[in-house]
Amino acid sequence: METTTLRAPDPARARTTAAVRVRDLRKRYGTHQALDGVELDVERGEIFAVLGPNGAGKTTTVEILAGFRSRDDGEVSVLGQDPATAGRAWRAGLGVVLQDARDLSELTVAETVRATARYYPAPRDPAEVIAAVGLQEKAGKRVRTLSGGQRRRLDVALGIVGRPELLFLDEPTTGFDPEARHAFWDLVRSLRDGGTTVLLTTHYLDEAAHLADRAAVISAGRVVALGTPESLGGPQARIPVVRWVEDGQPRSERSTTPTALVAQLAATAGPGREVDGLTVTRPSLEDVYLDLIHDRTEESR
Ligand SMILES: Nc1ncnc2c1ncn2[C@@H]1O[C@H](COP(=O)(O)OP(=O)(O)OP(=O)(O)O)[C@@H](O)[C@H]1O
Repeated sequence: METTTLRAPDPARARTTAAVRVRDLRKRYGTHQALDGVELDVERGEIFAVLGPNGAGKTTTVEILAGFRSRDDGEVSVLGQDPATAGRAWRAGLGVVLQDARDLSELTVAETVRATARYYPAPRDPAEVIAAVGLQEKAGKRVRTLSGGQRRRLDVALGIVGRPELLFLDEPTTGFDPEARHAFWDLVRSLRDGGTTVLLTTHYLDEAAHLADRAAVISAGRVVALGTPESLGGPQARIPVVRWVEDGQPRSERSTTPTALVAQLAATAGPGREVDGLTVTRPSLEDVYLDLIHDRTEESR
């Protein structure tokens, strides 16, 4: 997949306000409170990841922001307008890649991208977009013959061909092999470097860690953590954990001075003897995330 920077959206449209502003967003499906007061801001020009377990409310949030779903309550501003009432010009500034698979089309990849480009006032060159998502070899092939991962890349091509100021990607790399995922990350970075704001949902913690400037963790319809991937959960969450086995029992201790603790354990074990089962780990984003989700689940019990 090529990683050349795609040209920026029309700079005349760039404003200094946040690209997305959400306050106390609520949505209920029957008796189920899917969104229970979501708050977030996405700054222009950043890649913002929304993380959360199945059913947390990520897709509902994205669909409300993209104007595809109504909300019950709360304030939402996307590119300065309310998605519930914004018109066609507003929509032309958005690129939306949702989870639903598209129809298995008899059109070719190139025909599909060209047809979509015609809906937009200032589209990107379809051939350039096809190359950017790594589908040049497939340009003349019918869409129904593509693999799942290739079809997902076509979805992304259709999402960016209109030169959006703001791109929504709902679980964009599900079904990608590792190489395609890395190439896709390069593509998203190049879009950001070209001035596009990107809001993506993902289940992949490494995707958020590699790609996102900032991330929010949503659990049970609320934002439970927000920040850069390195700072999520706060400094306490990143304190190293020393684990060892003592009298046959697993022991663990969080310590800001793990070297001193290990030295103490070594002294207790005696000269030349190993401390049983000794490991020192600095919690990864995944560990922090699982703690956040777990804490939240415990709270709601
Ligand atoms: N149209 C609907 N009717 C009823 N319930 C719905 C509807 N859409 C979503 N829900 C419920 O609302 C909750 C949030 O769903 P949503 O799809 O937003 O979660 P998600 O975080 O995107 O999950 P996933 O990671 O599985 O895609 C879930 O409990 C889901 O079952």
